[in-house]
Amino acid sequence: MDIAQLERGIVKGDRRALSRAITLVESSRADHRQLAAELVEALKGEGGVAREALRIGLSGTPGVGKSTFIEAFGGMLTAEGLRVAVLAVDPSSARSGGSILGDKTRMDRLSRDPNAFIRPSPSGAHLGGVGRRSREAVALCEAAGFDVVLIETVGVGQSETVVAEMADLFVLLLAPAGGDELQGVKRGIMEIADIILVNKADGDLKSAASRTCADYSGALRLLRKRAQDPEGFPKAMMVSALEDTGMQAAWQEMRALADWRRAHGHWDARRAAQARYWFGEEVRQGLLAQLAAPEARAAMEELGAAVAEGRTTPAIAAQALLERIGAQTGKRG
Ligand SMILES: Nc1nc2c(ncn2[C@@H]2O[C@H](COP(=O)(O)OP(=O)(O)OP(=O)(O)O)[C@@H](O)[C@H]2O)c(=O)[nH]1
Repeated sequence: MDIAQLERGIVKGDRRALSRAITLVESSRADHRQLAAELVEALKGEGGVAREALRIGLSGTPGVGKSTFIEAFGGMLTAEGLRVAVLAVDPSSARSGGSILGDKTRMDRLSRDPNAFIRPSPSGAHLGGVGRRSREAVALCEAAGFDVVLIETVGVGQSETVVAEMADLFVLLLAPAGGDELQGVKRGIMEIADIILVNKADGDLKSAASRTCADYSGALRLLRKRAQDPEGFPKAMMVSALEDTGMQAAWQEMRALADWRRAHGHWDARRAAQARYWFGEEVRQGLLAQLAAPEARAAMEELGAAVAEGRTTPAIAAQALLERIGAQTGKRG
């Protein structure tokens, strides 16, 4: 594998090089991980200046219309001459052979658009692994000169938090609710959302969408004001991905928010905090990997038995284990 060649290809915008590089960062082989880390490092700040895309996290429960939305929204952006990458983060990998976007026919037009690049979720990994790989894939797309990187995740479990840690903006897609209930959207997700888009605001669903939008606007007003938000944010809006309405308005709000954050220092601060988060995550993943090594597993077994038989205590045994695998314990640190 020639890293320098891959690097040149990516910077030139060669899609095949980008695809191959993403495959490399998705690999869990130790030698691949090393090469991937080198590649991402090499691409960081080509010529001293890092290319920067607008990274938009997009979440929504199955059936809310994510694919339809991305098709309409992404198509609008490419029609404006922007280059758009779509990545998925799906730790459960339960659907369509292990990836949200595996079935590309769901984004038929966009997948054939020369200004768009669609990449399914890496399959068969736990959330920690998927998060890291996706973050590196985002960095590769940025280096390849995409203007917008959409990071899609299905609205279950913890994946929103992971996506929020790699996105500049977070958009939550909702469907019109039947009654006045707030669809059981967890408070934590409301708190990371910058823009809520109530989709399917068309036909018979229009008035329900309008009520849902008003409910969420009210709920968002009750949330604590965040320093990184200008007046009026976070906000709820209506769109119809099917009828392709509200897309321009949604894009305008996203850009307004991004511009404001750039102008007020929040953009850089957020990216810096995210870099710090991923550093911590790498350390945690590295320690977990050490625990999975055969010697560590054997020590775990041995010390576990000693604890079970009452020959030592859990705390003392844990210290002994950490010392054996060379991790810094509080005592030595
Ligand atoms: N009326 C209406 N239907 C929509 C709209 N957007 C999507 N749908 C329909 O909702 C269904 C689900 O849309 P998808 O785009 O596949 O939804 P998804 O969120 O990607 O679904 P998952 O793959 O299950 O996560 C399809 O039947 C769409 O045609 C919309 O704006 N209005």
